[in-house]
Amino acid sequence: MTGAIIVQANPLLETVDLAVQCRTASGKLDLLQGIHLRLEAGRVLGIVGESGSGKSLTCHAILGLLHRTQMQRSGQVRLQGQELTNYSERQMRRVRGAQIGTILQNPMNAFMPLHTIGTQFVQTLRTHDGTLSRRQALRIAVEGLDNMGLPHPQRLLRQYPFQLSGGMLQRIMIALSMCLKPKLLIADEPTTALDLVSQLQVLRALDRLRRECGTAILLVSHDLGVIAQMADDVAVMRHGRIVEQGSVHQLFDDPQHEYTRLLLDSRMTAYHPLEQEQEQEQEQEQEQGGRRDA
Ligand SMILES: Nc1ncnc2c1ncn2[C@@H]1O[C@H](COP(=O)(O)OP(=O)(O)OP(=O)(O)O)[C@@H](O)[C@H]1O
Repeated sequence: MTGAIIVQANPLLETVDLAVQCRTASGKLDLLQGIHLRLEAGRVLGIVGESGSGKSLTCHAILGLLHRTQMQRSGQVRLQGQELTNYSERQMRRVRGAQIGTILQNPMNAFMPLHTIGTQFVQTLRTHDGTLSRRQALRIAVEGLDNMGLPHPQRLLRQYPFQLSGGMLQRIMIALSMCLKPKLLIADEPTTALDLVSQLQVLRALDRLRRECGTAILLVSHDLGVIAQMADDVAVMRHGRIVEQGSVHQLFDDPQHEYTRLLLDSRMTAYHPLEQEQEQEQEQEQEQGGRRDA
């Protein structure tokens, strides 16, 4: 037996030489170039990089959600071997509903403010499966929220988005995804706007979605702690390109690219306001103690 590398013929998601150009008054501007990504079912691919490096744009290019007149996409995006770049907007809408789920940074944007959570949950379930009655969809919604460990599902379904916290809305979105069982979930900074406890709950929920439904997750985060905890593989982006890609262990233990090393170092020396505040308080106490002793 030789040490041959087995590469699956059709990964769940594959982008080949994906690129995005922006049309400006002075010509075309490259925003994304040469994006090659592979993601298998049930795995998590993290995308990290500084602000403006092209993480969100990569997600939008995959989802076919770029501004039509301003942006031009080239390259390939394949979902289970289907070439999505050939799809019409109507076909893409169906793919986004049934096969690709999305969770974005601000969950408030994912819900319509004037409808209750229940109305929106039921509507989405029924759009997905036209045979469901309202009553059946409601039962699935209650089970979905309960299954996600969300308290008082019946009451939650009667509430409006503004009555719930960001963490709660994010977990409701994931509960909905669990009912829809998308093949791929694109989660763009899903925990950024949340407090630490909600962050943990959301990450646990995503992990369950991956384990129990086999959903592959493309996880964008600027938080390397989140990526280390969740991802199997990582792509590091800078200036619209992938500078390094590999398994999470390889990337964290033995980064090859200077920029990846810089990102990891900046994490070690990151500014933590809370810690800084505590240090200042301790210093003040020590100073005061010193003066009293003198
Ligand atoms: N609609 C647009 N028109 C012109 N340029 C855009 C547009 N959207 C994004 N860009 C540019 O594309 C680049 C990548 O942006 P993108 O939002 O993907 O970055 P990001 O890595 O997700 O950053 P952040 O972490 O801050 O969200 C940036 O230089 C941004 O200014």
